[in-house]
Amino acid sequence: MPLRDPGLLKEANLVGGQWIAAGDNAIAVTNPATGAVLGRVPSLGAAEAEAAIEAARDAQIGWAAKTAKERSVILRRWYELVVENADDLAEILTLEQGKPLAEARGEILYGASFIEWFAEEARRVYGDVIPGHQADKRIVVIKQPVGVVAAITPWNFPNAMITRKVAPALAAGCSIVLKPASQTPFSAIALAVLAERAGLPAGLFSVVTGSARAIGAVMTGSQIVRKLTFTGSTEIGIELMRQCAPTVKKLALELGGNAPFIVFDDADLDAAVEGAIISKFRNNGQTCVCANRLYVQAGVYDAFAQKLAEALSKLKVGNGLEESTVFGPLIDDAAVAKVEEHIADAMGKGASLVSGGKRHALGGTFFEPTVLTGVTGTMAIAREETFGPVAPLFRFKEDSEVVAAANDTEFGLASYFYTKDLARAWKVGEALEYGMVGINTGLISTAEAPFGGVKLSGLGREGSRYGIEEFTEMKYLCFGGIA
Ligand SMILES: NC(=O)c1ccc[n+]([C@@H]2O[C@H](COP(=O)([O-])OP(=O)(O)OC[C@H]3O[C@@H](n4cnc5c(N)ncnc54)[C@H](O)[C@@H]3O)[C@@H](O)[C@H]2O)c1
Ligand SMILES: O=C[C@H](O)CS(=O)(=O)O
Repeated sequence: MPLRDPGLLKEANLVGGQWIAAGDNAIAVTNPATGAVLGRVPSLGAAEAEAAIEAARDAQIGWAAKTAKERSVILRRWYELVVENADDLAEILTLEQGKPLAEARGEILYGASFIEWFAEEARRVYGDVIPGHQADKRIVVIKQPVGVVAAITPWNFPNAMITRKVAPALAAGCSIVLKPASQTPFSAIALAVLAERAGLPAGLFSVVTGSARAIGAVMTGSQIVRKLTFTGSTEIGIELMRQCAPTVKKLALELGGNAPFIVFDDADLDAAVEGAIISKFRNNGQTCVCANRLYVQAGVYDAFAQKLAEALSKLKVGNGLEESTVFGPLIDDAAVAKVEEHIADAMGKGASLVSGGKRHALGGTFFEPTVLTGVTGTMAIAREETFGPVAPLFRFKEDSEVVAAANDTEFGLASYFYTKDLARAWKVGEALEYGMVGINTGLISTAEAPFGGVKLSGLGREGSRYGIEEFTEMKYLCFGGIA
């Protein structure tokens, strides 16, 4: 359907306050549901990344000098514009990423909530006055913006993963240069269009599409960039961390996951099935906090497997623009190959197929939602992030056994469990080695809460009152001679 505001689908980058149109060697952006080319974005590189960083440095001085209220007012206007244009932004997102329109609109409002939240948090960056250590000394701690920030984001949430970084950076008085995923750049560019309309001063927020390696190398190697915030795979996160070491940047890494989803005998089974569908199959399983391993206690294992398969059989696979679609396409052929590899490996090692298991009749990158039983820890699906619509069910008997199994991974992002026992909820919640724990819910992501993980799932937190602290530096002032 035609956009209400066609100007939001812009085939250009915003670099240091100047729009650069896609040239001859532009990057084609395709619709994963149809393969059709939606448009083209510039294929930029080191020179433009450097220009954006220098413009960010210059613009940040004036921006940090504004009052927190002045920054807050512009962020609030940006939030209002994103909400006012949510339908267009959702359509652009579905066209380039594939998720159903309803989910895309949900992401737009979720992404907007970070702008709203940090428009408020901008005015609550507090310091300290500490009792002096000597009679003539006074100790004060102030918080100042980090300065120029570089951000690199993934394709699976092309709006919210950006606002979750850009909003707190701007709120804290920083400037930011963003390299979005080449698969989904239009959502990022549309956010820049609206930020400009909101009155954000030129140079504060640049979007640079093109060679990830070349742009990333400039971002990580630049002395001007004082923080890198990355959301993506653990493999790339480690590489970027390595590249940042020589300039000792602040780092935020939101990386891969391998979430356990535990159903105890005493769980409300219908609620657990509903939670499993949200947690496992949101964005067609292409979410860092998706349940990747489903552990079901022996007493309810068969009933849960049957209920889950029955519930999935009623949900539609299709083009995200079609009203009743619940599962869109996977992002690309490599994603389909990963899913097929995990299913084949599991079944080759003894797992059983309850439902799905193969490419959907629609062809392309559509895949049938799949349930496997008899899954064990020796299978690849237990150790690797599937990032697709496969629910592997593991059977367990004792609490201690499942906690040990759940923690037996190098990842530590999200985890979930269902029980009615309060003491068990406390004990298991404390024992799980993850940054986030959902208890009797499969959906935990919200601007109010600190999002992030431990171990190979990353560093730092996004959202919540902690999220803005990540974009500040602490300075200690010691006043002497106060006799
Ligand atoms: N923890 C979180 O909040 C979170 C959120 C979303 C996705 N993820 C993770 O991201 C992964 C899927 O996203 P993806 O496939 O886009 O990840 P990816 O790591 O392949 O790419 C992420 C971003 O990094 C860029 N990139 C790739 N190689 C680079 C390099 N050498 N230098 C600089 N930039 C480079 C890409 O262009 C993209 O913009 C999954 O592992 C998922 O778990 C984590
Ligand atoms: O892919 C993981 C993102 O963080 C999505 S969400 O924040 O869980 O919605």
